[in-house]
Amino acid sequence: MGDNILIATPTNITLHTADPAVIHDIASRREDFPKPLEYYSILSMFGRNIVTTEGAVWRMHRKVTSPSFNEKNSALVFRAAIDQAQGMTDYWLRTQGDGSFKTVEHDTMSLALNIISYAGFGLRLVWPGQPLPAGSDSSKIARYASFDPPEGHTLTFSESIGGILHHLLPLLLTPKFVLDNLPYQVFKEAKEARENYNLYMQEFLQQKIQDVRRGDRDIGMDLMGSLVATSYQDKEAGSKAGIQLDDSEIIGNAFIMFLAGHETTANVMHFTMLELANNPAAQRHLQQDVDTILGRDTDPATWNYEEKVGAMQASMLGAVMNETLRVMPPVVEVPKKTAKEQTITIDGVRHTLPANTYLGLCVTGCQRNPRYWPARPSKITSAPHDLDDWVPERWFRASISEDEKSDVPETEEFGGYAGPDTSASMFRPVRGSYIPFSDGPRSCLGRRLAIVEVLAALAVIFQKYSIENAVDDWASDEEVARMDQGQKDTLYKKAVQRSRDVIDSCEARVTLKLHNGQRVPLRLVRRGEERFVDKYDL
Ligand code: HEM
Repeated sequence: MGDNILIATPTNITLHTADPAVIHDIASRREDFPKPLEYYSILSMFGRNIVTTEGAVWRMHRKVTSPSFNEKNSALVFRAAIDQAQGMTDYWLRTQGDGSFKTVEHDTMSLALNIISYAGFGLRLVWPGQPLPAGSDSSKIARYASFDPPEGHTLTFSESIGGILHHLLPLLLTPKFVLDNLPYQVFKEAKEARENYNLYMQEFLQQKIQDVRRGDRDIGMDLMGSLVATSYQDKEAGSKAGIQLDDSEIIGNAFIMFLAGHETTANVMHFTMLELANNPAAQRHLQQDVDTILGRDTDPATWNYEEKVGAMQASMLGAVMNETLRVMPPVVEVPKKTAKEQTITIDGVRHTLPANTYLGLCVTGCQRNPRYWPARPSKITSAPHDLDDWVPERWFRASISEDEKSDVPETEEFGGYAGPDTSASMFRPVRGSYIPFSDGPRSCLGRRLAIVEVLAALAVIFQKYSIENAVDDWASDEEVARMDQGQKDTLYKKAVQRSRDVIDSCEARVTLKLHNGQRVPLRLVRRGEERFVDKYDL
């Protein structure tokens, strides 16, 4: 039907676009095409924030939060991701025994939550069985890292955030009075998560106000500290010109940073691991690159962010991350609207959009658009192109045109990381055709953190281990041990097909992920002890 689809109904008009030029134009004209804030009400649950505001209010939120998103803090995220990925692999080895684990989605969520909690808020969360790092602030650990709810709470901090994410839709769609009073289990859980999280955040805010008054700063980004400092110092100095967020806006921004910095990044790690298990050749290529760039026997604690991150991003580590963001972007459509009549140009022809037209920038559509992405016939299906398949090797193909490729994002004046999202030495997509982090001034503030986090976590996991699909549902370890290569290949193909079917069932509910208890069982094996991915190939 083409790259631009206009749906006109008696009540509204919506333009869905997978056209890179149109996407880039709309995303760049922030004031002409604001966000439809009514779509974002769920994200204001705890207070207005950087994601759910527009105009001058948004600028104020962006101004307070963006200074923390700098390269010094990216280095801190790199360290935290290494530490946490080691905690996660140790945890998998302990819990899987000789079998498999089915918790990769849950565990990548914990991994991402632990990283943003530490780098963003100074809260050091650990894996069951992982020792607390020396010098951790014990009072904070007790409240936020505890595996049992602390006094005054019925859920742990992780459970309360997890509960909110899990019940986002009931929390959005059900009026508070109904949700709080009807005896359904799902409502009870949603209410419990909301109340616990709110209480944690109120306590955290009060603690931060005291810290700021004493002049204490937390490690790294200290997002809550920065929000409190700008607001309270201004308030106390009686400044009228300064930035004044109220308490609910401070808590609202903290919520958004936990949410945005958590589920999106976790989904990318989750799907990347599933795809690496399905694509043994890519997994082996990735491990070779890790060996070359970081060394097979080095201690990840010694990896230096500034020295290594560029090469990591230009290697198969960067390619697998980019490819997951292309085929399985956590945010599948970025909504915008016209506040008043606007003109756009499609293939050289000008068109007028009336006021209140809704616009959907189709992330999946433009990222799989054969007009803008070089493609080869699919090896997996009978499709003439491989753009629906996860093929990380495409990031090593030549760019379409030097003139058209995307440049650095145009976000400098709004703070945050100003470099490109993909390595300059790789395939550079046409501007507007690769927008997992959106585009223009309202693009993702945390994209550099997300990229660094995924690169570091994958490097830690695949330096020492391989990930295979579990085959326990069809054959025992003894039976596999007796199989020849042909039988093993047939068995593994079955497991890959199951994984692909499960991945295909993913749905976008806030972010794109598996639902309804769907999961793919995996097995973590030490390198050299693989049963399938060392030989098997497509
Ligand atoms: C792979 C991971 C991530 C993806 C795919 C992603 C994607 C996006 C997208 C598509 C938007 C625009 C949303 C819209 O217009 O409705 C956005 C905005 C945002 N993201 Fe991310 N994000 C990721 C990670 C993060 C992280 C780690 C953080 C922070 C710790 C973060 C913080 C934000 C913020 C604050 C905004 C709002 C920016 C503004 O409106 O000024 N994101 N992100």
